Amino acid sequence: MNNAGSLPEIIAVVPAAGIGSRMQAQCPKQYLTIGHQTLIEHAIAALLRHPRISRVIVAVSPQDTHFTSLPIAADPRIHVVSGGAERADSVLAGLACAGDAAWVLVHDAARPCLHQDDLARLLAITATSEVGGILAAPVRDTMKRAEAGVAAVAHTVDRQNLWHALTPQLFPLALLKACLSRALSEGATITDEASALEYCGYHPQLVPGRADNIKVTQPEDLALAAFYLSHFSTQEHA
Ligand SMILES: Nc1ccn([C@@H]2O[C@H](COP(=O)(O)OP(=O)(O)OP(=O)(O)O)[C@@H](O)[C@H]2O)c(=O)n1
Ligand SMILES: C[C@](O)(CO)[C@H](O)COP(=O)(O)O
Repeated sequence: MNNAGSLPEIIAVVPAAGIGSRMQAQCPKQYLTIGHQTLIEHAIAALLRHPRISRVIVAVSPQDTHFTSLPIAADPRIHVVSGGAERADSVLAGLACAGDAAWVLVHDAARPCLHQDDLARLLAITATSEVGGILAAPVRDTMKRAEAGVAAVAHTVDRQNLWHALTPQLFPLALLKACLSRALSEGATITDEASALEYCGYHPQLVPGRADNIKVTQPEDLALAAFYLSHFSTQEHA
């Protein structure tokens, strides 16, 4: 199935140049496996399953020796670039190779559990939004704030209207490039693409997403992601 030209094609950027230090694994966490595929292969495959995603630009570490040996690396829709010191630098490196696409989607290599319904719901905002948006999940736990370096509760944070930012995040390519470049040049702390737009005064849309779209970050997350993937219906693995 292809996009049939009915809606603007979308370029995806997958930041995959991290070392996964919190995972404490023998290799960068994006190359840990669930079933017969690495986390990054699960993440990319979920993107390529959607007909509007025409290309995937993967930003890997300049020292990466894993990606090119993966079967998915042979897919002609995939292009590899060198990532940077921080996630935002890797994303910017990917954007530099996105050509003149109208829209760009950014998805963490460490999020293997992206559901097609969530992806479709996010992509639909290109018809109504000029700013873009992100998949996000409402906070469900009571949230506590601590003073720096003190393992004690300072106060409870109101969780009303509090969301977990997930990925994919979807923005007009020109807008994201401009906001990310400005934010980084002005020394802003940017941990996701939306925060670069917020820094420049924009308000990206929040698209409610599944809480099982987790980022594999700590050792216990791998088994949880494997459990979630084992419960995806067959069409998710087509
Ligand atoms: N310089 C970096 C740092 C991170 N990432 C990517 O950004 C995503 C989310 O980042 P995170 O979960 O923090 O991954 P790591 O930085 O690898 O993890 P850690 O902080 O535990 O080292 C991951 O796919 C990671 O590979 C990247 O492309 N370039
Ligand atoms: C982009 C992200 O996954 C949204 O929650 C998150 O900000 C990545 O943060 P990390 O520190 O790079 O894990």
